[in-house]
Amino acid sequence: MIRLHNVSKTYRTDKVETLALKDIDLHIAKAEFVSIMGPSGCGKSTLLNLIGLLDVPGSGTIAVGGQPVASYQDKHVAQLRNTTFGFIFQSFHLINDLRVIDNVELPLLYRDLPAKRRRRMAREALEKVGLGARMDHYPNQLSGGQQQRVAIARAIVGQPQVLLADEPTGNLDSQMGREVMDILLQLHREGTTVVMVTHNEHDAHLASRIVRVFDGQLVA
Ligand SMILES: Nc1ncnc2c1ncn2[C@@H]1O[C@H](COP(=O)(O)OP(=O)(O)OP(=O)(O)O)[C@@H](O)[C@H]1O
Repeated sequence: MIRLHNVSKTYRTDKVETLALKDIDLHIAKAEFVSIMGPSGCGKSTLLNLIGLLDVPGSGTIAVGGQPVASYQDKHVAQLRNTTFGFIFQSFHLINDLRVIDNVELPLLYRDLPAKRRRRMAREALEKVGLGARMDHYPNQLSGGQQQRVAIARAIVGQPQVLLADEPTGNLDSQMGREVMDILLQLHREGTTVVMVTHNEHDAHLASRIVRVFDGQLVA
């Protein structure tokens, strides 16, 4: 489904060059649940951003569904990203001035869908994460765990094949973290491919495979 071949990434600022990833070979199969682990600064978020086409490698190739991403025009990369991936972040990234339902509907605004259909899809995504009764609340009226569930609803509303989660339980206590992991596991059981960066060994072992990164390289 997603294949990285010989991928390296260097960040350059005026004075400093950081080799964030070096010669990464990684295949993520359809319907896998992969955890990415490793010490702070080893390149996990960089790897997740490359997998999700949020960034481009310095060298090497990334292919989605067998097609090298570099062969697409920019607008088609954006389209591929929006239809293939849903993103979840440690700090939720919800818009506090928008109601929960409007936050969830946001990714659909870029698609040519009737308003009623968009609203129905957003409602169904919220029901799926157990927040059907909270649609008209604002994010800051919800607990951290509930806010992350809204973020998951926003990530799945466009029915992506792949869910990318960057430390999704990092800001949550253990009970709320468990609720979020239960939802990710349920989505995986239903056929969604999940790639999750985590520092939590327990969460990582809920996945079908753990990929370990050290100093920008994969370790066996
Ligand atoms: N935009 C950037 N500009 C310059 N350097 C960067 C940038 N983003 C990341 N880096 C550097 O690249 C390396 C890898 O960073 P990355 O965020 O991928 O690590 P990480 O494993 O996700 O870390 P953490 O667990 O602390 O979130 C680090 O040395 C970081 O300082």
